[in-house]
This record gives sequence, structure tokens and C-alpha cells, in this order.
Amino acid sequence: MPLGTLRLPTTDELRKVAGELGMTMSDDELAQHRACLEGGIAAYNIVDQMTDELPEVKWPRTPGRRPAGADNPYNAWYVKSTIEGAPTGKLRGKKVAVKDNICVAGVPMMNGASTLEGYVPDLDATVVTRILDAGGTIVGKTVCEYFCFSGGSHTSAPAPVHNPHRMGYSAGGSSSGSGAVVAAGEVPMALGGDQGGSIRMPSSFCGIYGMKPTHGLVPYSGIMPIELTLDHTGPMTATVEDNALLLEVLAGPDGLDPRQYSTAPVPAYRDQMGGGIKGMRIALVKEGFGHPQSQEANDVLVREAADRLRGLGAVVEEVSIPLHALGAAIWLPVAAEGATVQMMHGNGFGFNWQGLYVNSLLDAHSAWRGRADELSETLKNTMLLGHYMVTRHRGHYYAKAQNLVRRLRKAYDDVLAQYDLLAMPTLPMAATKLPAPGASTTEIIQKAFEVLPNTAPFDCTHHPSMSIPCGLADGLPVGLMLTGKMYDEGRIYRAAAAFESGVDWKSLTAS
Ligand SMILES: NC(=O)c1ccccc1
Repeated sequence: MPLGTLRLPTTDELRKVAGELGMTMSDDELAQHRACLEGGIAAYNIVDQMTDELPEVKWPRTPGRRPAGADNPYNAWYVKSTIEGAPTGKLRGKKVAVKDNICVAGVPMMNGASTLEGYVPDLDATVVTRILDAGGTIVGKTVCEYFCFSGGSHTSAPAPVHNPHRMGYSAGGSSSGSGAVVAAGEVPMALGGDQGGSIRMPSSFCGIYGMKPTHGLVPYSGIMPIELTLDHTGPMTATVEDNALLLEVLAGPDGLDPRQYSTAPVPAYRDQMGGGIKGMRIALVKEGFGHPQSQEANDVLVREAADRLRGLGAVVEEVSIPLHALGAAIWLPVAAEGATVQMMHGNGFGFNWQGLYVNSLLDAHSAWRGRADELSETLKNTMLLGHYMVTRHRGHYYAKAQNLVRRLRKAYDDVLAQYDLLAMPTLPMAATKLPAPGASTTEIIQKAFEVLPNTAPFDCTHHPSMSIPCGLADGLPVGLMLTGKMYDEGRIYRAAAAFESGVDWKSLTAS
């Protein structure tokens, strides 16, 4: 038998485990079961003694430093650290910021959460390796919301992130720091993550380009998950061209991620960008406008953006998709129960799939169990709902919502059979004030969730969806969201590039 640190549980320990499983056992039964576990524990010790099977860290780096004061005016950086990639490649000369839910080996990561503080990853996410292999320079980790669970920028443990367009206002979330550092002109490109809108929401509030790619197009390996069927990562950039360029580098299977079910070659998105949009058919989705929380100026600017697309030669028609109005409701059971079971009770990685499990992260993340009072109000509220529904209703509503996703997907696909793209506002509003210190639990939760009715449905249905800045409402950016057919990012870029080059979006104003 190999040496190992795992020992056979004591009879008392086993009796407790049996009790937790609702099994009553006599002493004799228990003793026999205990003896029969000797082989099993030996197998566990074999596994325990083997070195883990992890991707190699290819490029040298140092841990970096926490910037302060004038070096971090928006609280957007968690760590600044310079990691040089290959001497040549598509990203040579490009500085890239990485959201702090993405593992960069040797550089501290806390994913916005006090309970994870002190963690240092031992591997690079696939997207990090791809950026470095392509010659990019990673310049740091950006602050994100507490375990990425908010659409605002007020729940991160380090500090709330400010909007570079106006101090004291939300940068959007959960990829808030990525939005802010790109908008401030500190980097041309950044990585974000999106389970309910967390790439597109900060892109909209900050006035930058943010693409949530088709689910699985970009490998999520080495990134802290929330829920397998909602997890996305993708590019947030100052220009459409850089967005397409970064996606070219990021996309494609890595053999480590069960979210990736297409092995199709990755197109050269930049080659699909040109050519304009004459004759392109765009459906303006009626239900994306006029939410109870919608601001008039926000919706006006997006309708004017649709007129501009028409002016550029597209056929833009208003279309009703009644199910879109229910999309966020269908998203909620998947997000609440899925996040509670996978991200929290499942130690981030859950079970029942093959691929890369980041054990160091799994171990460090377990600290939340003894410290649940430190979790953000938004995550607490989500877990109260998720745990209640899983334990009192058998996960029935998670299951039903996953079935209803197919109906929702078909509703969009039916329109996408007649049109090239869907268009609507990314968010119901421009950036709002950050909650004041000591704000009520109610306000904190409301600000985190009021933003997502248009973005979250496409995290469920997996369509590619991008926020494009289309004007300033009272001086704050507003985003137009374009959504395409599965793996049709190229067409979104073509429309975005036409819109971008047609006019300086900052000259389009409303109040
Ligand atoms: N990570 C997300 O996209 C998210 C956004 C808003 C609320 C919860 C999660």
C-alpha cells in the first residue's frame, strides 16, 4: 500500500456520515463497512500521492503590486504586474488587463471576495496563455464584483469601482475594473466574464465595446466558474477592431472545457468586419425597450442608433419577441440554484464533467463556508433563494427553467431566421450613482439586479451578443446591444464597425 495522508475514518466518524445519509446501522454492519473501505482509502492515497495534471505555465512573471492613490484613481486595478509574452504575434505591443476571476499563475487573485483574499493561482487560464503566446503584454488584474455576482460596481471587497466618465457613478459590473481601465485609456483591451451580462453591462456604462461570444467559443478553463451553462469570457476593448483581434486570439477549443462543443475553425473576424451593412437585416426588439426601470434618454439614443444603421443601408424593422420579456425570469432559477450548487456548495467546480479543475482555487474558495457573513448582500440574497429552491423544491425550477431555455432560444432563432441581427438597448439606463457607504441591503441588491433584463437571456440561450457605445445621455454612455446567430460574431463586428466609423458616438447626445 502506498504511503498516504488519508486514513480510514473512525467508526464514530462513519456513524456520523451514515446518519447524514439517513442510514441506520448496527455496530456490526458499521464495522464491516469500515473494513470494506480499506481498499477505497488506498485508492484515494494513490491519487493523493500523484502530481496533479495541470497545464504548464509558459511565460515568466513576478507577483506585481497593489496600486494606490493616483496610481488607481477608479479602484479598477487589483494588481498591476507586467507579464511579457512572445516576441512576435498578433498582439505584439498590446497591453491587456485581465479580470480578477481569471487565474494568472503567481499573481494574487481574489475575485472581488474577501473570503478568497490571499489566494495565488498555480496556473494560467487558457485565455491568458493564448494572449501571451500571441505576443500580448498582461499588465494586471482588474477588480470585479464579489464572486462576479452583481451588475453594479459597488460589491467588490477591495472597493467600489468608479466610472471614468463620472466619479461617484457605477462602472457597471461584474467586470467593472476591466470596463474602467479601458474607458480611461489605460489599456486598449481587457478580458471580462459574463453570466448575466457582466461583460456587456460595464461596457455599456463605460462607453466601450464588449463582446459576450457564443457559449463555449472561448475556453473558460482556469477561470472561476459560476454555472457551467451560463459561464462566458470575452473581450472588452476601446475599438471594434481590437475586439475582433482579441477574439481571434482567444477563440477555439482547448480540450479542457466541457462548455466547448464546436470544433469549427475560428474565422478571421477582422476580415469579416469590412464591407458595410447595405442590405443587412436587423430586428429591433420591441420588448427590449420600456422596462419599468428604463430611462427615456437611454431608449431614445438606441432608437436613434437604429435609425443610423438604417442610414448606413441596413433594413431595420421593429419586431416583437414576447418571450424576451420573460427571459430574465427564465434565467433566474438557472443562475440562483446553479450558482448556489456549483459555485458555492460545489466549491466552484462542481461534479460530472471532464476537464480542468483548478484544485488550488477549489481549496482556497472553501474558506467561504466558515465566513458566510462576509459574502456580499447580492450573493447572500441569491443563495437564500437558490438554497431554498434546491432544498424545499427539489431543484424542480432549475430543471424547468433549463427546459424553457429551449423555447426562449427558439423564439430568438425564429426571428434570426428572417434577420441577421437583433438590436435593443444593452441596459435600461445609463450609469447611476454608486450606493452611498452604509446603503441599505435593499438598495445594494436592487442596484445589482435592475440592469440585466436585456443581457441575461442571452447567457441562457448562448447567442453571441455585444454592447456598442451609441451616445451620451446627460454625459453618460449608452450602449446598443447587437445579438447574432450562434458563432456569427463576424456579422456583429461588421455592423459594429459600420456604426463606429459612421459617426463619433460621443457626439450623439440626449437628455
Ligand atoms: N456574472 C454576471 O454576469 C452577473 C450579472 C448580474 C448578476 C449576477 C451575475
